[in-house]
Order: sequence, then C-alpha cells, then structure tokens
Amino acid sequence: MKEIIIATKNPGKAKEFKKIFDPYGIQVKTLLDFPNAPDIEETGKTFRENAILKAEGIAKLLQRPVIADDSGLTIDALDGRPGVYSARYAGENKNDNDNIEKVLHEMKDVPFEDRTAQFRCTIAVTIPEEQTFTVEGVCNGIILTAKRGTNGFGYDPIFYYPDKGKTFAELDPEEKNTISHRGRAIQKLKRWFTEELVRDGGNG
Ligand SMILES: O=c1nc[nH]c2c1ncn2[C@H]1C[C@H](O)[C@@H](COP(=O)(O)OP(=O)(O)OP(=O)(O)O)O1
Ligand SMILES: [Mg+2]
Repeated sequence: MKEIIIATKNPGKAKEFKKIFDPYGIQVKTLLDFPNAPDIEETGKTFRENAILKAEGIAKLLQRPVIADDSGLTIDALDGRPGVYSARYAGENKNDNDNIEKVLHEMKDVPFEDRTAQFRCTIAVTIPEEQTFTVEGVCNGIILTAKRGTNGFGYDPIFYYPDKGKTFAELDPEEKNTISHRGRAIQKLKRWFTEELVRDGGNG
C-alpha cells in the first residue's frame, strides 16, 4: 500500500485527509503518528508560505514526500481576519471554541448581508531533493451568529454554506469533503497522487 505523510498535528484535518485518500489505496500518516516530530513555527504571512514551511521542514527530517496543509478563515467584515492566525486567534493556549467566541463577539453588530467569509486552504507538496509545489482551494460561506452542528472541527459550527442550507458542522464528513476548501485543493492534487506518487515516492 502506498503511504503519504501529512505534516499536521490537527486531528480534524487528519481525519479528512484519511477519508479522501482511502479509496485510492493510499494510507495517510500524520505527525500524530510521529510524537517526536518538532513543531514547525508558522512565521509566514500567507497560507502558502506556512504550508511550504511545514512541508519542507518535515520532508527534510523524514527524507520522504510530505504534504502540508495551511488553512483558515478569512472574514470580509474583519478585513480578512483571522486569516493565517486562525488557529491562534484567541491566543496561543486557547481552543477552537475560544476562537469561535472571539469571532462571534467581534461580529456581533455585523448584519447578515455583510457576514460573508471564505475558508481557504493551501496544500504544499515537497519531494525531497526535487521540488515543492502548492495548490489552493477556497469555499465561500456566511458567518452565523451562533454555533450550529457538532461534526467537523475548528470554525465549522459557525460557517454556513448557503447551497446546502447547513453549517459545515451539520454536513456529513463526505459531503464536507466534496465542497470544502481542503477537498477542492486535494482535487487539484489528484493527478499527482494517482500517477506520480505511485511512480516514484510512495514507499509502498
Ligand atoms: O475545514 C475546516 N473547518 C473548520 N476550521 C478549519 C478548517 N480548516 C481550517 N480551519 C481552521 C482551524 C484552525 O483554527 C485553522 C488552521 O490552522 P493551521 O495552522 O492550518 O492548522 P493547525 O495549527 O490546526 O494544525 P497543523 O498546523 O499542525 O496542520 O483554521
Ligand atoms: Mg498550525
């Protein structure tokens, strides 16, 4: 079986990658399987810079092809915040719920029509001694005034997707993967992981 390393410590992301790669017979390992993996500092100003930092940092250590995902929420009424700070918006030791509460508080006076937002994901792929490339995915939605649903992770309970009439936390995992920023970015990698990965770096 082919195997790919995803340079993430986020269990929600790990689950989504596993579900998407499983039908292709590709086994996903994440940094949750490598407890000694270092924390790569996300010092970049863009999702792309941070995704590259994580993919190249871990590929260098493991000397194997590595994928990294840097993602987050950009809210128009907040001038694009939380953006690259999405994971630490309420502070370094805060959790998903604290981040949601901070966003809801900052948006308490913003009317429905101005609550537009985007989930954004950049995926970087590093092949050691060869190259790094990136793909991106975006998903448009609206920030609700209270949480709805219990699936997913992160900001999913307040991200409403009008086409489905549901928040991301109300969607089934499969349904989320077909429309999400991450699912869309992974779609763009499909040729790479169905052809190239199998040919020359899969460690299968
Ligand atoms: O589908 C999503 N549904 C809800 N929230 C999401 C999603 N995708 C990203 N997000 C939020 C979670 C976190 O607040 C930030 C990602 O930050 P980001 O640095 O990329 O990930 P992370 O620090 O959680 O794990 P890691 O860096 O080890 O991959 O955006
Ligand atoms: Mg992170």
